Amino acid sequence: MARFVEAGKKIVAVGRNYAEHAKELGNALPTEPLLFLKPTTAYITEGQAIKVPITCTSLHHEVELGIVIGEKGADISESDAMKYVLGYTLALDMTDRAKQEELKKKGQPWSVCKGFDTSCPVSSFIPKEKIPDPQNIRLWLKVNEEMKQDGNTKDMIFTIPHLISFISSKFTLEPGDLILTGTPSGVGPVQAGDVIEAGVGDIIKVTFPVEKK
Ligand SMILES: O=C(O)/C=C/C(=O)CC(=O)C(=O)O
Ligand SMILES: [Mg+2]
Repeated sequence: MARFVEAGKKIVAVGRNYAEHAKELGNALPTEPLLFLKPTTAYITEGQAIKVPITCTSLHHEVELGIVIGEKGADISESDAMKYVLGYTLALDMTDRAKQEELKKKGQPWSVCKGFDTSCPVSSFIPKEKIPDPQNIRLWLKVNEEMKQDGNTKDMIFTIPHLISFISSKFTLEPGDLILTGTPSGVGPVQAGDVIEAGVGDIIKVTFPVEKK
């Protein structure tokens, strides 16, 4: 199991960080990073299954580059930000989209649509040196062998150093924390019986089955 999962520190996720994805869900582009948190009980690793929450009517996949933090820091400058990165992971930000729509309409927080058990499948740890330019790497995701998401981290609205700096001005970052950097376009539904495959370039690939809870 990946060290950062065992460390069990916080998961900070960024939303609407790719213009095409913000547009596909009918959202305005953010003027500053939109943050939400997932509990560490959301983690699963390969060999485990994504479980559709009992009341969920539209479970969506979102493939994302995850940043694993290596050092404690608060109020980190953009110029120092990459020193705090230990490495990366491929993460899925599984989302109960129907519930999210309902919560958005009521102006309520996203914890239950984003933080349910198994909502954060991750790959094994990717050492920093394996991704020399994290701001230009392909992210892809297939459902039942059909390509659904095929994006590149160069299209992030807020760069990785900006995200680390912004997040650390709100929450002290600690070793083992994970930042989900947002998803490119192409999100869509999965159901029990489907198989998700996803990858970061040709560096890592993961497979997760989707099952009834
Ligand atoms: O505002 C919405 O309708 C949906 C936003 C998200 O789910 C944000 C993300 O998690 C993302 O962009 O990765
Ligand atoms: Mg997301």
